[in-house]
Amino acid sequence: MADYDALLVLSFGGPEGPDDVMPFLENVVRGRGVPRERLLEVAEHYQSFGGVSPINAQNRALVEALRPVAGVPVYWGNRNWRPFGEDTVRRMADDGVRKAAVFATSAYAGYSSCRQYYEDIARISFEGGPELVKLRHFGDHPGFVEAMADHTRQALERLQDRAGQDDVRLVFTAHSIPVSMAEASGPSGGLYEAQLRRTAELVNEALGRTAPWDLVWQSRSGPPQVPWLEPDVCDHLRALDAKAVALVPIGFVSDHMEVVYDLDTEARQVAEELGLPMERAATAGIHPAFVRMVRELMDEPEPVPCPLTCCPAPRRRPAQAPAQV
Ligand SMILES: CC1=C(CCC(=O)O)c2cc3nc(cc4[nH]c(cc5[nH]c(cc1n2)c(C)c5CCC(=O)O)c(CCC(=O)O)c4C)C(CCC(=O)O)=C3C
Ligand SMILES: [Fe+2]
Repeated sequence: MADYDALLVLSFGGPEGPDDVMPFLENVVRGRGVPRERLLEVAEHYQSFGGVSPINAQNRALVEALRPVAGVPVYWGNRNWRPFGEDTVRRMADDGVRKAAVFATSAYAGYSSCRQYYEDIARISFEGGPELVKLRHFGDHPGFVEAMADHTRQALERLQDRAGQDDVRLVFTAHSIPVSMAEASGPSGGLYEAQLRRTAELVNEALGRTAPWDLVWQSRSGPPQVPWLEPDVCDHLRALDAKAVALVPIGFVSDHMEVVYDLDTEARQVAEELGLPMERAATAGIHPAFVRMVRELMDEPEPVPCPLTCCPAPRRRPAQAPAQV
């Protein structure tokens, strides 16, 4: 067991009011070649929620849920918005923290989901400050699987007046990423998708289901000429010949903007157009099994960091890609 004297929840961050939206988005996409039009479109998603992402309230709730089980003080910091990780780590140093476990709110391999959190840790660490130890990927952890299985069962119950259990297709979703990023994930490639498939299998097993299911993608970003993982969830719902669907967002740990907008607004609208009964399972959130999982990860032997060759950063693109001719 490692000798942590604190736990740091390291997350994405999100805006907390209309004026935060554009500066937040600029932090997210700095140097990543996301077209301006996409940014303005996503800004509208946030503005339709009063400029407030649900993610910060969810992280505050997770921190509160973790306090009684972590056994050490719990801190929270973000990559893209206040409280910024760098400020939190300075506060940890002032409090005398020497070695903290870092729980990144992202379960899988990949540049955005894993490597970028190592980069954050390197950026916010400083000489004489606390040592920061990133906990492992957890998509296959029984605590995460139990939380997702419970929430899927609840979605199936909400569907029961409209569809028999066996008529409901489970459609698992995760954030799309560029195909090149997916191929480069993990020490020997393809790990992002492989881990997601494994989690979907484990959730099916926990529910005792043997029916066919799908893994599809959502929230595509980037310039249109760059291939991202497909199919998109909305296209999939249109193509799928199902009597009813339960959407299961295993790619995320809380009901943040990608979930409440891209699934509960966009995908919901597609299902309504199709007359397709559909329910979305809640993400892990503060399910007790998920909260307990964090403590169990802290009690494991100190994890070996991912090799530096794993999940490399994508080639940086200019902020405004030159027009195609
Ligand atoms: C794999 C993955 C996760 C899951 C793992 C994890 O959780 O870490 C994730 C989570 C999240 N992504 C989020 C928000 C955004 N992601 C963007 C853009 C991008 N995401 C990417 C990937 C992922 N993203 C990628 C490859 C890009 C392209 C630009 C780049 O290479 O970085 C953009 C820019 C606008 C757009 O184009 O969408 C925004 C605003 C929020 C916060 C939501 C809230 O505020 O509630 C969360 C939790
Ligand atoms: Fe994202």
